[in-house]
Amino acid sequence: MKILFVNEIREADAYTILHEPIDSIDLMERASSAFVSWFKENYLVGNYKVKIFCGLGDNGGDGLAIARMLHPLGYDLEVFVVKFSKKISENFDQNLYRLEKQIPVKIIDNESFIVNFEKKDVIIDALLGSGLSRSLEGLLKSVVEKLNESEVPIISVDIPSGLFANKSNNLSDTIIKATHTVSFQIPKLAFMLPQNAEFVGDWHIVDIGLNEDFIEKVTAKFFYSTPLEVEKLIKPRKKFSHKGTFGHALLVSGSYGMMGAAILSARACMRSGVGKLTVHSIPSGLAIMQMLLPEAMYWETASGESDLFISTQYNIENIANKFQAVGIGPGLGVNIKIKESIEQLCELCAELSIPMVIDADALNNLSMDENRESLSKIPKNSILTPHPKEFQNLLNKSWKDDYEKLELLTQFAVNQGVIVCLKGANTAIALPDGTIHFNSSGNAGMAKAGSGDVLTGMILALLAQGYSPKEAAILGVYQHGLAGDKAAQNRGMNNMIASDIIENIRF
Ligand SMILES: NC(=O)C1=CN([C@@H]2O[C@H](COP(=O)(O)OP(=O)(O)OC[C@H]3O[C@@H](n4cnc5c(N)ncnc54)[C@H](OP(=O)(O)O)[C@@H]3O)[C@@H](O)[C@H]2O)[C@@H](O)CC1
Ligand SMILES: Nc1ncnc2c1ncn2[C@@H]1O[C@H](COP(=O)(O)OP(=O)(O)O)[C@@H](O)[C@H]1O
Ligand SMILES: [K+]
Repeated sequence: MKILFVNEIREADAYTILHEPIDSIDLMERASSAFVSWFKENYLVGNYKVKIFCGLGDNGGDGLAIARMLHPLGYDLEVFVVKFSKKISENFDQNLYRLEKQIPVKIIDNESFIVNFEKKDVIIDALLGSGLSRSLEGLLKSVVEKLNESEVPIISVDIPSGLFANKSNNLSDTIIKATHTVSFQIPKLAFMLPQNAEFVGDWHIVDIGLNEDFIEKVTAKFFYSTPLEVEKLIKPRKKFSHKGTFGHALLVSGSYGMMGAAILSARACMRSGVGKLTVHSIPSGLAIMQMLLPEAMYWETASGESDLFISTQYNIENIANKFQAVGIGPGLGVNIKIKESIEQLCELCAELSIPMVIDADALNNLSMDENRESLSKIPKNSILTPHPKEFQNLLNKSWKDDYEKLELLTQFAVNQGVIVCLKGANTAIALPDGTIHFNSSGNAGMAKAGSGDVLTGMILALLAQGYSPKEAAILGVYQHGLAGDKAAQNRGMNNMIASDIIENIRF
């Protein structure tokens, strides 16, 4: 699903009105009705007193139309219009006229207004939408402050009032802190970013029938991977297939005291459809791996230092025509000799065009040099799976806000010619073509040691099966989050562990 910028959403709006038998006021009617359908399911009539706060633009118009639709359903309603300007939109004006025939509207036109909130209240925020042009001040600011202090749930129409849809707010800005945001058809970039979580709350998309041809034609930079889109990527297992059909993966992982990472990664790999898996790790890991995961084969490192992961065994004979994909990183440790092993494997994979997924300590090793020269060893189209700290290490710098982080992420993926999965809630997958795909699955129960190791194994399995790096990244990240969601359902977010994610992998 495309994430469009405000000007593009406005164009989609205009295009729909021009090319379909629908007026602007009726499109607003559709949007409001879609909001009402969501609202009546989630805030049952009779249980709540609804206070709707409307601005003077089309977002305010939505608020008035929503009020008109909720009233006949039996909701206990109070409608406030905040007169912060002389300018009103036509749709607002028309909806005010329609509503006032039905119920009275209260005007807030100065900062000394008083609204008393009760426990049963729910606020609908229709003050400002995507037309926000500057930070809130004066009357609007003080209304938003009062709503935020009310301690009752706030449901924002389209976007929390005061939040910019596709650029950063100032830290001092006053913005509605919504419990839920019900947005029209197209998710906003702001919803994907950690810095806005406290304002957006849980967000939901409702369809309002904007013209699909128009949306199809827009060249988007940002995407939100919906379950339907991602599930289409899954390749069915053919009846006459055999283990060779599904590839042989090489996982380079683990060291003394960190064999757990290798086991999590290896088990996740085997649970994600791969034909065969070989784990390359230290000699003392052999017994552990063979006991805990008998399905995997084991290839010992042969350096004198048996506790450190140091391998000098990479050569064409060992790798070519044997492995279809290589995963490297979980639990390797950081050390100059480990780095050399990693570089050697990277160079060989580049030469042999074997796809790679590179994670954790492999990334930390490759970030070791002051000038980051090791990064040039990473084969083109590799998948890198850093968490934010590892990404900072790769860049050797930080960012001032999440928008700058996205810019740096795009630049890195384009300049290095790699795929970067920047992990976290809504993992951002940056492709070498300059696009970013946000993931839609996963939960905070996954914020625990070992979750990332599981992801590496899953992506490795997909690469070995012949999924393209783009497909492997998008599908792997999504299925990992989905397994995490099922684990959270079964065990609870506090109680689940990374192994529970593996037990719930199913696709
Ligand atoms: N296609 C769709 O998705 C559909 C969208 N629809 C709805 O339309 C909404 C967008 O409507 P909108 O363009 O009228 O914008 P909205 O935010 O209501 O008001 C803008 C006004 O506020 C003013 N203003 C701005 N910032 C200000 C500030 N800080 N302080 C004071 N004033 C400020 C601004 O003034 P100006 O910047 O010109 O000075 C302008 O007058 C959208 O979010 C959705 O709810 C649906 O109805 C139908 C389909
Ligand atoms: N709040 C969250 N919501 C959704 N997913 C999360 C959240 N926190 C972490 N995750 C996921 O869990 C994984 C954690 O990976 P990582 O930080 O590398 O852990 P580790 O290295 O300990 O295995 C990532 O895939 C990340 O997207
Ligand atoms: K709003």
